[in-house]
Amino acid sequence: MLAVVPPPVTVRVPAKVNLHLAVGNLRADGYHDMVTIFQALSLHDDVTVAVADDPGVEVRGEGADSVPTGPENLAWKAVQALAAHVGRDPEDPKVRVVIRKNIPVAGGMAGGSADAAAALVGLASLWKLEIGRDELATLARGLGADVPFALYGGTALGTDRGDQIVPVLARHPFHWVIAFDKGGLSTPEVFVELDRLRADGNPPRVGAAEAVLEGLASGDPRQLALLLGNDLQAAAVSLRPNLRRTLRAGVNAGALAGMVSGSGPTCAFLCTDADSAVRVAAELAGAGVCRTVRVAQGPMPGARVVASEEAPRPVPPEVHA
Ligand SMILES: C[C@@](CO)(OP(=O)(O)O)[C@H](O)COP(=O)(O)OP(=O)(O)OC[C@H]1O[C@@H](n2ccc(N)nc2=O)[C@H](O)[C@@H]1O
Ligand SMILES: Nc1ncnc2c1ncn2[C@@H]1O[C@H](COP(=O)(O)OP(=O)(O)O)[C@@H](O)[C@H]1O
Repeated sequence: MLAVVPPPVTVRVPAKVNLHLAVGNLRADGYHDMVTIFQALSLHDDVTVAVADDPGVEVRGEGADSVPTGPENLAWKAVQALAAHVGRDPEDPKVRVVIRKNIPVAGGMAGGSADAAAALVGLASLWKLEIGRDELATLARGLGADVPFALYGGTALGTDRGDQIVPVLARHPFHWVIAFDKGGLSTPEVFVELDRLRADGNPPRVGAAEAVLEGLASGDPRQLALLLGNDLQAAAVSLRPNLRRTLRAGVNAGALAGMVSGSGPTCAFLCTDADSAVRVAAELAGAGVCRTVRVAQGPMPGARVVASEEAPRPVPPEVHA
């Protein structure tokens, strides 16, 4: 009898911005204590998993050239972790992963983590596993601090390494402009730079997360704009001084506030509404301070299987006259 091969599964997974990011002390495990508030945005990667005899990873789209396709790819690590967890052979999981990237690579928007979360959700569906989000989150935690949030999406508080996730009330959509920088920044290097700045002086520290939670609940972007903060910003700007110009240009273009997203170098600008975001994006793109500008809104759902009509279609071959 012929075995039935299940159809490929495509998962859409959002980028994140940290509305609040408080970094505590360096711990013995090499991580810093962290309190952060994540918001998932309408900037996403699509990850397709399929049963295949030629296992591996393919990456297309934004920054694809700088993403590893071997065992270091975070989505592949997720495949291996889930295979081991359910008693399949992690060295021969018979799965092919295709990642279509829109999230900037090494940009502080957790694109690699998003792909890992998407691979977990996609495989759970492909392999018809009885496995809940919380069990996937335990696996996700082993892959990286940002991976659990990408499973849940929405707006959430992250504590411990930023990987213990509790959903947060955010009643209204918020409108963002996202500025991609040229090239990425290494997350560990940004943390090392923050420790260096703290050893030498007193870089600014964000206030309490509670005020940001109230700002979110109010739904008023003007209130929230006053409360955004990121302890890693000083370190990212120290490594990439040009970000100062980008941050200034976004506010001059009419954004309510601008900040470095996570470890950077992407900058995120909160705007009054959708129309204002489009105007700010156009003016920022004209200012020539960054590589690419996008508008986005949040909160968005976490990694979710998309129906085949929504899944990206194969790119038709180029036609030359
Ligand atoms: C900083 C944040 C903010 O959301 O993300 P990005 O802005 O880079 O996307 C995250 O904490 C990054 O999460 P993720 O990228 O998954 O980090 P991991 O792979 O687990 O860790 C990479 C390295 O970052 C440092 N790290 C990360 C998290 C944390 N709480 N303390 C740390 O010191 C450590 O040096 C660690 O070895
Ligand atoms: N699927 C993936 N997508 C992007 N980067 C990946 C992936 N897998 C591994 N990486 C590596 O992880 C590094 C951090 O990537 P990313 O998650 O995009 O950035 P950040 O941690 O700043 O949010 C990249 O430099 C890349 O080498």
